[in-house]
Parts: sequence; C-alpha cells; structure tokens
Amino acid sequence: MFNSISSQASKLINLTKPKNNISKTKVITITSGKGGVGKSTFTANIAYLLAKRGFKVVVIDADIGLANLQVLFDLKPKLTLFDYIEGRNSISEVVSNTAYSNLSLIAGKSGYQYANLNNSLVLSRIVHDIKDYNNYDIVLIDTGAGLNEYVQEFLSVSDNILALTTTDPSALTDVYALMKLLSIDKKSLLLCFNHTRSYQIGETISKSLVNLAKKNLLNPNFMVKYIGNVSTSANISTTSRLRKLFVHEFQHDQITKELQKVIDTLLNDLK
Ligand SMILES: Nc1ncnc2c1ncn2[C@@H]1O[C@H](COP(=O)(O)OP(=O)(O)OP(=O)(O)O)[C@@H](O)[C@H]1O
Repeated sequence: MFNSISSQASKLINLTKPKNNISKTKVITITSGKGGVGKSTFTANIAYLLAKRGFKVVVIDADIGLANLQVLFDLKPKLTLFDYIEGRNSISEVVSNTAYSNLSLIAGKSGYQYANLNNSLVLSRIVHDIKDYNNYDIVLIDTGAGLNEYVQEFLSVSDNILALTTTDPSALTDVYALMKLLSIDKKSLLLCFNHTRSYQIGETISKSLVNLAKKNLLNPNFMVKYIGNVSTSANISTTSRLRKLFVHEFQHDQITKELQKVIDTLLNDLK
C-alpha cells in the first residue's frame, strides 16, 4: 500500500518541482518538549505578524493527531497535510487561505493514525517539497509536544529550530533534553519563553541552561540563542476561544510588542 501511495505522491511532487534549485523559502520549526506551553498560540500569532510585515507565510500543523491551528485560524479545511503525504493532492491543493492576507495554513487532522504510513521521513518530505515549490518566504512548522519520532523527523530537516518553553521546571527539563538531542548534529537552537513577565528572567534562565550544557560537556559548537519572552494575558485565551488572533485584536498591547521583538531577533538569526 505504501508503495502505491509513494508513487502517486512522487508524481504530484514532480508537478511542483522548481525551475531552478535556489529556494527563497525559510523553514522555522517550532517545538516545545513539554505540552501545553502555548506553542500553537505562539505559532499562529507570530505567523500573522510575519505576514503583516509582508512575508508570504504558510503554517504547517504537524501536531500529529491533535490539529488545533485550524481552530485558531477559524477554518474548516477539507484537505490536510495527510492528503498530500498520502499522495492524493498537490501542495497548492492542501493549502488553505486564512482570513489574513499573506497567511495560509496546511492543516493537520485530529485523530490521524500515523501508523498508516509506517515509514520514516514520509512526513517531513513536505519540508523539502515546499522549499522546492518556492512559493513562500517563510514556513512555520508547529510540531506536537514531546520528542517522539515524528517531532524528531521534522527537527532533522529544519534549518531553524525554535523552542518555546515556560520557566516551569518540568518544561525546562524537557528543553534541556531537546538541547542534548540537537547538540549532536545541529548548530543552534532559538529559545523563547512564554508566560514570562520579564525579558531578563528568560535571559538568565537561558544562560543557566547554556552553563549546564557546558558543565555536561555538550557539543561546544552548539549555540543556544535567547530570542525573547511573552507575558501571560487572559485575553490570549479569550481571543483563542473566539477563534481570533490576539495580535490582530490587540495590536498595541504589551504582548504584541513582545512578540514583535521576538520576530526582530528571529529574522536576524534566520538561516
Ligand atoms: N501567553 C499566554 N497567556 C495566556 N494564555 C496563554 C498564553 N499562551 C498560551 N495560552 C493559552 O494556553 C493554552 C495552551 O496553549 P496552546 O494550545 O497554544 O499550547 P500548545 O503548547 O500548542 O499545546 P499542545 O502541547 O497541546 O500542542 C491555550 O488555552 C492558550 O490560549
């Protein structure tokens, strides 16, 4: 079954091959380790701010089995990432336009059984293909929580990895586990703190994590770059419940300014 899916898929992929090998598309994978730290909310909001700055942005909901970005964007897409992965549809067909200009979504599918495809590097192929497609400036990939094989698959093909964490000890333990994993064959990790009132607190904890990595002799060439903090606001949950984006509704709020600052740093560091 997989072979037929795969050959169907490669036909579709060939249709989307670029005319040259130079892709303008930057891929940023957003991950967290611990669940519930605010990753999807953060991804949707920075996607909007990046699109507002004029970048053509597509978000991929790669949280296998728990698709919630479509809720945040208030969409009910007919086609999902898995229609592409399973070879039925092309990239352009599985992309849904959001209500916001320059901003699209490749939706996930709740309850999807990845075991259907039971073959490594099937999912992350979309990363290569979307770069080849060369139609977007920025691709944001929202992975599931944890460090399971699907998350690792996306991390392995990403040039830019951003970890969102909180100051909660269990979230920090998970981020350190992520640092250990990435330090083996990646050059860097961008680190952002959610639910963190002060920029300095995030900075201090980032330095402690880097010191711990030194003490434990993690690869010295592996860099952890702190890119900023996001405070807590009840309005974030409220806007999400209303299927709206916080940064769109509260354009001059302190949290929107914090997110803009995160983006400034992020854009400076993009590979
Ligand atoms: N800075 C914040 N202030 C207040 N509430 C927030 C903030 N960030 C996220 N939230 C809320 O926290 C909850 C969890 O957020 P979200 O679903 O984005 O987390 P997640 O990390 O993607 O979760 P999962 O691990 O399930 O994928 C949501 O109700 C969201 O509205």
